Amino acid sequence: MGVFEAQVLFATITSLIVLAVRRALKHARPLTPPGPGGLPLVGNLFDFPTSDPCLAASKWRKEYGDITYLNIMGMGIVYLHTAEVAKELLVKRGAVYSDRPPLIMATELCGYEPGALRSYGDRLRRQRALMERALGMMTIPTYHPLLEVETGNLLHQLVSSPGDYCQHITRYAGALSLLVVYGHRVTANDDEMLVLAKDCLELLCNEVMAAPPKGIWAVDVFPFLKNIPDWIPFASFKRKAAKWRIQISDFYNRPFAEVKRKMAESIATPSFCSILLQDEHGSMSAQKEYDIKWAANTILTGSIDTISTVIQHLLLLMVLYPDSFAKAREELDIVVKDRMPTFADRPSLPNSECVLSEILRLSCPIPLGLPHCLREDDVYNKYFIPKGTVVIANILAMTRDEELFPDPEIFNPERYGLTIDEATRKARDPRQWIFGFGRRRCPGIHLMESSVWLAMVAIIATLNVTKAVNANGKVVEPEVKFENMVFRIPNKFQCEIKPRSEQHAALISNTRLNLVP
Ligand code: HEM
Repeated sequence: MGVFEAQVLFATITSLIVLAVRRALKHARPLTPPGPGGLPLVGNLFDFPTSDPCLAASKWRKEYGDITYLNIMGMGIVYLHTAEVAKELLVKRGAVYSDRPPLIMATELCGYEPGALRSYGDRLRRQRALMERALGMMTIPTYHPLLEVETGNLLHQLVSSPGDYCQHITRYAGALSLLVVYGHRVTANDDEMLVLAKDCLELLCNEVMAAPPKGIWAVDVFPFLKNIPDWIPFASFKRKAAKWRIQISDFYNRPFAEVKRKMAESIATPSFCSILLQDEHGSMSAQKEYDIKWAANTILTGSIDTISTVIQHLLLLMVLYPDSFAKAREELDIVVKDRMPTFADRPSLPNSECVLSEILRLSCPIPLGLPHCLREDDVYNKYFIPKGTVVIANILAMTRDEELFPDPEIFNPERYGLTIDEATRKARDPRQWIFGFGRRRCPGIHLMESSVWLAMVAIIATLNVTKAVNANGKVVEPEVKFENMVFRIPNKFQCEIKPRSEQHAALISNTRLNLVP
């Protein structure tokens, strides 16, 4: 038999086997939710795009309805595209749907073990209780003075070097959490702890835990692979993990060690870590220290890119929709006149609430949430969802629901305006989706509400953010791109940032001088 005939025979036999196995599986397996049919063995591996995971999710929603099932090499992945299904499964059936998938690459191989990646159990409950102490609604007012200082710094920096606005915003978000969590004061954009956190977050979001398929490592699907020797050619993931482990260890150990050193020298600024460490009066158990260290790192990780995403969207939307900010600005001019807005002004600024809600909706900082995982088999409607299935809430789709939000991609704060009835306004509140669902819902909501609100009203009150004009006097349209695989943070776009007037410029520099401790 010639080579060609042998190949044809081989291909025919293989196809027959595949068909037979598929048919057998189809009859043997209970009905899973609808989704694209995959290839043998690899399943839907090639259905996932390598960039913009939200695009694929939105296509599946159109094709398969409220819920989509895919599998990668046998591991089930379910997308929930509507708030109704997400509430039914993630909230009402929270006892089954609140685990995280076991990310062996991230946790065991790279040594990254924050609360946000933990299964739902005692350790997570302990860490969430600690976070509640730092982030609960009653604690947030103690951070108001700090938020005012950092907002003053942010305005000053935006005016001093507007071209570096992305760095200034990252610094603002990072400085807040480094001070709240570790008592570490950031005084420059290249602050050592800030750079450490920023670089590590980039590594985690775009490599170690990127959205599928990039962030699903073979070892996550076939855990026995963690034991193969590092040197064999196929084990490049182990060599990468060994390198990343060092950077990740610095990320959670260094700021914590710094607090302990400062406490030993009695020079620590009060912070989440120092207060909890002090509570133990020197008799700290290893478990308690572990919990504090990881709860601290989880807060830092959770806050930087989310807060940055919202503030970068604010600038983008000011550029694209200047008229939609007019009402909020007029109201600010009347209420705060020639000073900076403060938290005491908030009840008198209803139009700024409409703007904030619409920015939160459009920015949708974590568009596919964080993955949940099923602890037991479950049945939803007629569909079987096996234990261990990864569940992804398509939050972006919920914030773009055309029935609730006509022209959903348009920025329109009037959706929440004073003429809208209370029930509709409530139904449209993006906070019910963008922070996730059930027992894993984001614990940082109150810090976000205060920090983003203050930064937003201070920016609207004092700055003009407009389209850039090039050397030929031509207006440059901002190029809007999203490349981060977890956060919907816009890539840097061109814009002009200037104080609204000489008086506003003076207000910004005076505020900063008065506030800097
Ligand atoms: C606009 C800002 C923010 C948004 C949109 C946001 C969104 C989310 C989402 C979608 C989740 C996943 C929830 C789930 O699994 O169902 C989450 C988890 C989390 N967020 Fe946020 N977040 C924001 C700000 C913050 C801030 C400021 C902090 C800390 C100060 C924070 C800390 C956390 C933590 C610790 C978790 C993990 C909770 C767990 O796994 O149990 N977030 N967040």
